[in-house]
Order: sequence, then structure tokens, then C-alpha cells
Amino acid sequence: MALGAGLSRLVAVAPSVNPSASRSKYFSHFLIPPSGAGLLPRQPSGRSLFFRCPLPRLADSTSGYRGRVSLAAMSSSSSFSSYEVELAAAKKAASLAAHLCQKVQKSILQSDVQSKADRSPVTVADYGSQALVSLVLRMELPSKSFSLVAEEDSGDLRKDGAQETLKRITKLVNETITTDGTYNLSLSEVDVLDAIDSGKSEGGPYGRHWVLDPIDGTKGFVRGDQYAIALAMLDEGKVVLGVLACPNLPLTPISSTYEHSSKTEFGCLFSASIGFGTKMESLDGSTTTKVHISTVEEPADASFFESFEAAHSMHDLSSCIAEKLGVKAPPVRIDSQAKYGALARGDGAIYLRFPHKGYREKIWDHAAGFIVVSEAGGVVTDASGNDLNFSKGRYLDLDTGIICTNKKLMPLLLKAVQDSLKEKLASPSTL
Ligand SMILES: Nc1ncnc2c1ncn2[C@@H]1O[C@H](COP(=O)(O)O)[C@@H](OP(=O)(O)O)[C@H]1O
Ligand SMILES: [Mg+2]
Repeated sequence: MALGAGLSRLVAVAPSVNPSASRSKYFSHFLIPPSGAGLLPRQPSGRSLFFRCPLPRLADSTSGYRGRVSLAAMSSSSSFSSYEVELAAAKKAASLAAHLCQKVQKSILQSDVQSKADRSPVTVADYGSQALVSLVLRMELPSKSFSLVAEEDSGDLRKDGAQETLKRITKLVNETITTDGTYNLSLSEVDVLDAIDSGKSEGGPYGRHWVLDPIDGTKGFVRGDQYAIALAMLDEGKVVLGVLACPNLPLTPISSTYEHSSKTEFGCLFSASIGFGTKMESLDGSTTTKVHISTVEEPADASFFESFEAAHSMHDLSSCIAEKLGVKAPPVRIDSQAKYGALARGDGAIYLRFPHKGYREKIWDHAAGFIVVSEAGGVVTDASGNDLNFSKGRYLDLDTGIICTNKKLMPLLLKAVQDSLKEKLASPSTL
């Protein structure tokens, strides 16, 4: 069964409430609600009108999902974001993907990890997460135009010898959907391959594009450390919403000296939409708080995040910058965009990322983190202080690095970065 066929099968069980319309025309005017919810006509604007629906259980973070109202009503109330519906769908998709990833990480097998052409690792959970997010977005937001810019493709899974891996991914995706109970769907292996390949969009400056890293920080994931499911949406080239599911991030602040107690709870879901700030929920949906970036003004009091992997960011350069600023605390090194989430809630005050020469940053590695930090009051720029441009396709195309901090510290940080880069150019071996 092709994925499209799966979707139409679901639509076909919907009750007809408009007998005068032809069947196909009629159905094209309706949206598929979460199970148990009523089906109401699509509004002329093309936006959905939902009434209060039962909350999906698997990730109560989807309890942000508390019934949808018409976008007309939302836009007449300043407390609603104009991307409310899309944000709810993104949270649901990322939460489900997080559950799939948690299950795999608990008992990861050697055979679950493969090597891509660029020799970076990819796991059954990367593929499963991408298939699941693609599927959930299309179920929640049916529309003719669906564009997804995502990290993985199914090329390696279609090769001889990959059948067992594909079977395992398909089983994982189906089990996650079944446990959640929102959708009455059973996917075939072909459906899963197609869902993964829906992430091949090139993005760009026009229209809407979803941007997904199904597992950001795959190396951390395989090590048993931090990783994130990072999902954002671009509208006319701008990031307008983003969600970061970080299953291993403690709900309490982390620092270079943090230690878990037996009471530490893990699993954070950060979400942001443009103009509406950033929220952090627990992945099980039990707590929600609005978060804000650190207000530290003295660099000596600031601490900074960087990649765990020295191959991903030049630790010597960041230590030179920290020294110039007078930062006293040692760096907090963790994998993935969990760094953006932790920064957004004020765990540290600075995030530094300086890939080695020749590396091209991809938009899915930063889009969600960018809006989570920006909406929490932070500033994210390249190493020259320029805005990041997510509208150029799959790559960000910047040549130096990415820096983030609060508005007060940014001028000082920028100066320290510029001075350190000049020193590095003048004498590369000293850093
Ligand atoms: N040589 C390199 N330099 C910089 N970033 C790299 C890199 N190789 C891989 N990456 C990116 O760094 C991401 C992880 O970031 P971090 O270092 O913050 O954990 C990886 O995401 P994936 O794990 O999704 O592939 C990958 O996109
Ligand atoms: Mg990534």
C-alpha cells in the first residue's frame, strides 16, 4: 500500500455530511482529524476548523493539542499564533518520533547502526523518525503542497542486503503508531521508503517548507548521550516555528558541573513560533514553562556550550574566545541542538560553533534551534554578526561559524570572535 493510499483509506472511513457534493470533491474539502475527533469542513482560507478532540496519549506534550479552533478565531485573538495548527502538528510529530528513538536507544544493536557514504553514522531510528514525522505532518495537515527538507533518504535501504533493516524500521514505525492509537494505519515497507523520501525537497525562499533533522546528534544517540528531533517550518524563507524534542535532556538546568540525582527527570520538548516566545514542556506533558535566555551581562559569569565532538567544532578556537571574554567556567560539551534548547532556558549564556574548514552547514541542523533561541530573547548569527539565511536551499552557506548569546553580551562576544579569528588566520598553529 502506498502511503497516499494509506491516507486515502483513512479519509474513506469519514462519514459523509455533505451528500450533495461528489465523493471525491467532497473529501478533498475535509481534513483528517485525530481519531475520535469530529470532521468539519475545511475553511475557505484552506485552514482547518476543529472542535475539542481527545488528547493523544502517547506523548502528552501533544496536550498542547487541546482542540483546534478556526484560524479566523485565532487571528482575531492576539493570544494565538497564526501557526498554532502547524505548531501543534509539529509537536505531535516530534513527540512520536522521540518515543520511537527512546525505544531504539534503550536497546541499540550493532546492526541498528550503519555508515552513510560520508562515513557518518545513521541508525534505524534516524530513518524511523523521519518516516514518522513525514507521515504525521501529512496526516495532521493534509494539503496538496507538502514540502519537507530532511536529512535522510532511502537510497541505502533500497540496496540488496538492507531488507532486514527496512523490516525493523517498518516494525518500529508501525509499533509507535499503534501504541499512540491516534491513527488507524499499518504501513508497508514501501510506504516507509516513500515517507522517508518525501524529505528530498530543496526548500528555498518561496512558500512553506518543513525542515527536519530526524535525529540530530546521531553520534550522541549511539553513545547513549544527548540527541534531538529537530523540526521547523519556513514560510517565505523565514523560520516561523520550531520544535526540539530532547529525550535525554534533564528538565532541570545543566552546567559543566551538573550531576544527575535520582530525582532528575529527563525529556524536554521546546517549541516556539514567531512572535510568541519559547515554551518548554516535559516530553510526558506533565509540566510547561515559558523559557528565557540568560540575562548574564558579565562575560566572567557566563558559561558556554559547544559540540561534544571536536570534529564538529574547533574547541581550541572557542577556548581562545572564552579566554578573551574572561569566561571562567569550563565549556559544557553536549551533542545536538539540545544545546540551543538549554541555551534558550538560560542554562548557559553562549553557544559557539566553528566547523573545520570546508564543512557546509545544513539548514536542518539549525532551523529549529534558531527559532527556539530567538524567541527566548537570544541572538543567533554567523561569526561576522550576520543573520542566518535559511532560504538558500538545503545548505546555510556560511563560511566561519555560528554564535549565539543574549542581546547584551553579543557585541562583546562578536569582538572576541573577530579578534580570535584574526589571530587564527595570522598564526593558525597557535590555536
Ligand atoms: N565535520 C563536521 N563539522 C561540523 N558539523 C558536522 C560535521 N560532521 C557532521 N556535522 C553535523 O553536526 C551535527 C551534530 O552536531 P553537534 O556537534 O552539535 O552534536 C550532525 O548532525 P547529525 O547527527 O544529525 O548528522 C551533523 O550534521
Ligand atoms: Mg543534525
